Amino acid sequence: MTVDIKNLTKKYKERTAVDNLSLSIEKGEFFALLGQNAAGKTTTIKMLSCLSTPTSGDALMLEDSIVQNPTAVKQKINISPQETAIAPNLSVKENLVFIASIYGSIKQEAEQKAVEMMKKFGLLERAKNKAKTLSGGLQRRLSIAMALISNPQIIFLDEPTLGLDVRSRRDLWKILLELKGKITIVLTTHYLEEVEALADRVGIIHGGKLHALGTIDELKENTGHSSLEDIFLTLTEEEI
Ligand SMILES: Nc1ncnc2c1ncn2[C@@H]1O[C@H](COP(=O)(O)OP(=O)(O)OP(=O)(O)O)[C@@H](O)[C@H]1O
Repeated sequence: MTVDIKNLTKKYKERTAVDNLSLSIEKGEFFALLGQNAAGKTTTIKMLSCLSTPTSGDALMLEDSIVQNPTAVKQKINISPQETAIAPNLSVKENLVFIASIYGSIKQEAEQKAVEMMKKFGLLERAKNKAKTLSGGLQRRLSIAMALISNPQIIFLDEPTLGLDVRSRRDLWKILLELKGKITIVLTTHYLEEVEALADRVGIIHGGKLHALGTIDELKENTGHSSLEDIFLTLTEEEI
């Protein structure tokens, strides 16, 4: 098991953002955590990537606990957060070199890795441009490239296509599909079509609680609904 989440809970005063979440993710799986605004997706991802401490519960990342051994966990994972992680006044290449250096690469190696990433992510032409001059789609690509440059075994992508236009979203999907199977990916989204296009398995989260877990086919079978949209709407229905 690559990710093993056990009764993970986060409370902010009286509000429970994540409520007793338990689920496991296999090596190389592309897992989507699907939920509407305020469902608890970002809070979950922040705990799993050791940016926030759980109120209770735990998660093992390749056997290391996020509570007991966050330093070991941080060496195996990386995150492309919702709020942009890039330095706006550094160039595309400088951003990548900076992160590679933080993760221990010497200058020449960091430069080499940066070029490799820029090639992979179609950013080579923009190498010298300040990151703040890139479009939203390219900034998000850079953020993902920065998360991958440390060679993590697990990557967390928090709403990677939020606010992107249709073409930028499709371009990013292509990149993510190329990563599929090579690394364990945990992505959060509220876009149903994103889950259908990318994910091996999905967890539907609502009010901090996991409401369903499985492949889209399994969810259809279990709920008797023929579309993910119907499944989602039924499982996240509020009492009026
Ligand atoms: N630092 C915080 N202090 C207090 N409440 C918080 C904090 N962070 C999140 N919350 C609350 O926890 C709940 C879950 O928020 P979270 O950001 O995890 O949701 P989300 O599913 O990522 O939503 P979105 O799609 O809008 O990003 C929300 O009710 C939110 O207001």
